[in-house]
Amino acid sequence: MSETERPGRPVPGLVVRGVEIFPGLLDSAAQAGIMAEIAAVMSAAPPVQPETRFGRKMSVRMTSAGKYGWVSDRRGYRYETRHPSGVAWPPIPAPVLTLWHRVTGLARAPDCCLVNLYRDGAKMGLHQDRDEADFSWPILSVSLGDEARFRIGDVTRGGPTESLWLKSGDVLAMRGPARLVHHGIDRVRGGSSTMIEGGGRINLTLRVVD
Ligand SMILES: O=C(O)CCC(=O)C(=O)O
Ligand SMILES: [Fe+2]
Repeated sequence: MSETERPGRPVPGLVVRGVEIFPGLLDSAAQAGIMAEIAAVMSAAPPVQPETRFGRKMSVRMTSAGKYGWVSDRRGYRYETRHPSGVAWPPIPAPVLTLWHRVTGLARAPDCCLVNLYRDGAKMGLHQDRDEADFSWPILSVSLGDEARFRIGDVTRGGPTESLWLKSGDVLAMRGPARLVHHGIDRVRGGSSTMIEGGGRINLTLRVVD
């Protein structure tokens, strides 16, 4: 049986520039369950506002769960096995892993769950996720909390882009020919959800790093 025929695997509600979107895949109970686990991750490994190589603070706060976490500082960006404070990253919560296996149909687990916290006008410029060793593994993204305008471009720099609003409970997959599309968050609609204590948006991206 091919991967796409795997029973129980959800069918994308829409596909934008090759990116598979599953609107509302997580109901509010599932969102709350994942959010409680991510709150525990954030207290064990508090989100930090990373600096770029050029000394500019990113507006997003980040932490991770899993074997690897994605970090950025004056030495550049990369995956690390520890939080900048020196503590190991907490394990990826079980319901997040379950979601990965259900949507991707893969037996292999991700080894990084990057947690992005958007508050106070935070956004993320167009970029590719290309610090992983093997681009044949998908990236799965989960949106929680406030709505966000997600922009999707091309595999190459420049070129046309399209955008859509992601809501709490939406899931998307970048895989196959869309694994390396440029993407980013133009803006977050502050106060559009009460899912997150203290407000804002949380995005999880699940990655196979090595
Ligand atoms: O917040 C999002 O929806 C996207 C996050 C993202 O692209 C990333 O962490 O690489
Ligand atoms: Fe990304």
